[in-house]
Amino acid sequence: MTHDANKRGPSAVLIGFMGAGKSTVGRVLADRLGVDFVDTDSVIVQTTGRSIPDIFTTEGPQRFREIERDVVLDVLGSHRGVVALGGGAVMTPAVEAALAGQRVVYLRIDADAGFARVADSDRPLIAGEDPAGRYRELLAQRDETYTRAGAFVVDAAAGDPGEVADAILADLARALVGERVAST
Ligand SMILES: Nc1ncnc2c1ncn2[C@@H]1O[C@H](COP(=O)(O)OP(=O)(O)OP(=O)(O)O)[C@@H](O)[C@H]1O
Ligand SMILES: O=C(O)C1=C[C@@H](O)[C@@H](O)[C@H](O)C1
Ligand SMILES: [Mg+2]
Repeated sequence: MTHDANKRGPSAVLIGFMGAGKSTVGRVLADRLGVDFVDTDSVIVQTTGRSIPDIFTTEGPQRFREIERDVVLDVLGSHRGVVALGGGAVMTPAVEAALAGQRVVYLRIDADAGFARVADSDRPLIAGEDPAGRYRELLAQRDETYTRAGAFVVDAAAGDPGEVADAILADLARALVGERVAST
């Protein structure tokens, strides 16, 4: 999906799988751009007053996706800074549709590197048996959607979070130059 230079929306929206670094890199990117940062997982926690694992356990994954959809659509419609989405948000069709034309950055990570980053964390979708296998399987299921939704694809393991943020900035700058050339 390419982005539409005339469409209003966030400066950048980061998507990708758990551990890609959307939350970590997004904050750095926002600092460098001098804009606010919003992480939709954090908004869900703030607005519900509950942790994400708690919502998954007590309400189930489907209800989590509904809450997530409403939060994401609200943030995309109102926030002009950098947005980090939860790893599964794009799998909701209404979210993918809302991302059309936005500056969407797919932070791509491979299964070994990504799992190593989240193995000791509290991610409900990889809780239980064979978390590494589950991680690999889910990533394989989602890669096509992430790729389709992303106007830019950036290697999430290209360096430390600052270096990944710089790679995103370089892509955004190149696109900006391309837009200016196209409009002259
Ligand atoms: N470029 C990087 N190099 C090394 N470690 C990183 C990098 N980016 C993120 N990390 C680390 O990986 C872990 C996961 O990062 P983060 O929480 O930002 O991922 P996420 O994409 O937001 O995941 P989720 O979809 O679960 O919200 C954190 O411990 C973070 O410090
Ligand atoms: O990849 C996913 O489906 C998820 C990623 C996290 O950001 C959280 O939104 C939650 O743990 C689900
Ligand atoms: Mg995150």
